[in-house]
Amino acid sequence: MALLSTSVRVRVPATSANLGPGFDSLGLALDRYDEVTARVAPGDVVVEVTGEGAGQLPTGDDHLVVRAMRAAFDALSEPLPGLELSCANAIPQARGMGSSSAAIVAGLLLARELVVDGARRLPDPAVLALASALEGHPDNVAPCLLGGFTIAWTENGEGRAVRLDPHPSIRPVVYVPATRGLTAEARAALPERVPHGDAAFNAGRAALLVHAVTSDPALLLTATEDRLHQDYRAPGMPHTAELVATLRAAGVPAVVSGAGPTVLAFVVGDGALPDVGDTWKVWKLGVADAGASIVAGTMGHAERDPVAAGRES
Ligand SMILES: Nc1ncnc2c1ncn2[C@@H]1O[C@H](COP(=O)(O)OP(=O)(O)OP(=O)(O)O)[C@@H](O)[C@H]1O
Ligand SMILES: N[C@@H](CCO)C(=O)O
Repeated sequence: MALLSTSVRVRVPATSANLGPGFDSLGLALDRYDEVTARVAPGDVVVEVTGEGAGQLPTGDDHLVVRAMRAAFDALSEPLPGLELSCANAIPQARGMGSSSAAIVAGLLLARELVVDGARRLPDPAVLALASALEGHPDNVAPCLLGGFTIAWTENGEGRAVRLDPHPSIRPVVYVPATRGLTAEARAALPERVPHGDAAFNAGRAALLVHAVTSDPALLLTATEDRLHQDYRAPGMPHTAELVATLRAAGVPAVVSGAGPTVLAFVVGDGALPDVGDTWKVWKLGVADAGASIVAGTMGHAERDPVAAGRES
């Protein structure tokens, strides 16, 4: 049994995946955060949730942060200790803002920090690969870990990613509905096969989107066009599809955020947004440059370096 820290706190950002044509690959970190504190304690695992999901999320072994912690302890060949977990959540669940990836990344980083054994410390690429495996795809966990704008892919079964800086004039805005939508259900709406022309269309738009996000935001409206997932999912989220169409008709680059039903719009500079009524919470968020970070621990490190920021994993 390795020596354990007694308490660690991690801060993990919301994320938006796909960004239109970059299905399962492109993602953006948003400056809205969950904060999770883990304390090693005798007895079972006990979870307290405040904020988003309070009274709804599980409070024991089946909580997603705990499941991720168990996966990391397994990877280190260590038993999961008794734990008190406090989750202060600001990321709404099942809305397309990367809540599950944030929970997974939080769990993996908490476990990594709790095990005080430098020789066996999980390296950053292993954390990304494990997080991608738990989530099923790497496009949300990558920006959650690395911050900024990420391109993620799977190679030999392992999630990999590179981080890029988005253009400073880009300001993400999310329109969050009251209704929830599970990623698993949205993925079930996708066809097994797509026309070759649509695949070629998306390849071009996704490549253009990397240029638009990093260097030329004027191209964002064209670069965010998609033919691989949004139309197939529209019948399951008609209000989302309608809002995306309304914003795009007004010249605002708008897409389904992740698997929805939240809508992500890109405002460039002082660009204005049309009034869309009061059924949506409208959050003007910055890009989270740094990604997940350890904000406190028993080792006395008050504010440590962001995890893996700026590196390839
Ligand atoms: N902070 C959390 N704590 C515990 N479980 C969570 C947390 N966030 C998400 N989950 C689990 O993940 C589920 C939502 O995951 P899902 O992938 O469907 O949505 P999302 O991650 O919010 O959206 P997207 O992947 O489209 O960005 C919740 O119903 C819950 O079971
Ligand atoms: N790429 C994923 C993101 C949501 O987890 C999807 O659209 O299903």
